[in-house]
Amino acid sequence: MEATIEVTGLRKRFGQVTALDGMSFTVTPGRVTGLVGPGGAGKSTAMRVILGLDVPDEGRALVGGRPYRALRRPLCHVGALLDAGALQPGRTGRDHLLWLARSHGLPARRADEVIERAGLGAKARRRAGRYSPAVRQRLGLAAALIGDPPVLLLDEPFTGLDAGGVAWLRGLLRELAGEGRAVLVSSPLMSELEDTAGHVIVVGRGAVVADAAVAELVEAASRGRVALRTPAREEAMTALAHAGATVAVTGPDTLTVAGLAAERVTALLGRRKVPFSGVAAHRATLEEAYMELTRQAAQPGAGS
Ligand SMILES: Nc1ncnc2c1ncn2[C@@H]1O[C@H](COP(=O)(O)OP(=O)(O)OP(=O)(O)O)[C@@H](O)[C@H]1O
Repeated sequence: MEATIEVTGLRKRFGQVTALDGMSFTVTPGRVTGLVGPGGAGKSTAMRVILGLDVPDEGRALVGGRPYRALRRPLCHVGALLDAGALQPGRTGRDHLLWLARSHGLPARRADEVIERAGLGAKARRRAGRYSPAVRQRLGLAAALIGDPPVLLLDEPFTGLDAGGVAWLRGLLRELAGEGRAVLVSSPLMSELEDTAGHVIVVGRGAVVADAAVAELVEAASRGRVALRTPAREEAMTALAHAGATVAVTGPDTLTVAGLAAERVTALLGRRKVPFSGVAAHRATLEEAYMELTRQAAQPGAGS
């Protein structure tokens, strides 16, 4: 099966709420794709539609060229982590995985293989009702991997993990993509996906705001901005704002200037005798790129 997810023109309303407003994107194999957006942007609904759990009012979602509901042995095509809380409390994690394996005609050894891969260890033999959120998350990942699927959909998989767990999961996601799988990971925080996702789909109000390589987003957010270091921050801000620049404070003696080229910034400050010790091209962080995109999307009329 082809390792792709294709979402085309999805629309979904829940009463008065528009959860999906014409969302379209494609997830390709061999890389981690982030699905990022603020709470309520439609990330979970999009994932639920892809998995056939919600029916869209319009549009369609295909996994490997087929609707999810048309897949036989779906766990062998798509692994999903949606709600890691949905477990039978009296059953051990390993029993849960054995049951999943059996339901798909998979050998019992798959349960032990994914226990190993998800780093569950001895905890897999304890009752799931006693699991911490982090262990539940690992069991959810193990379940997603049981059918060795070429496509993975993980809804906020970093939730509940400590710093060590986050680092471990980032490594695992990169590994899974490196094996040629299509890996879609949702998150409300761009920072969680830094160094993990090569590509991000930014969503806001049920639609795609940006769909680009991480490097491109950072590049676009950096363009035309100047980082300035000055001991006279207030004076510099006044002079630059007078000249029409937009100035943001980034530290006790640092500013980011938009709307004026570096040469004009130095000339202007020189003329006004405002001291400064450095002017350089500003390098945006991925978080800044994201904030800018979601700010634009939140403005009335944006994107229409
Ligand atoms: N079953 C439902 N019934 C009513 N409203 C719903 C339902 N599912 C989602 N919504 C609404 O649809 C919108 C999109 O929700 P969704 O959960 O897809 O967003 P999200 O981007 O995943 O956000 P979060 O990170 O908070 O989960 C929200 O306004 C939400 O309240």
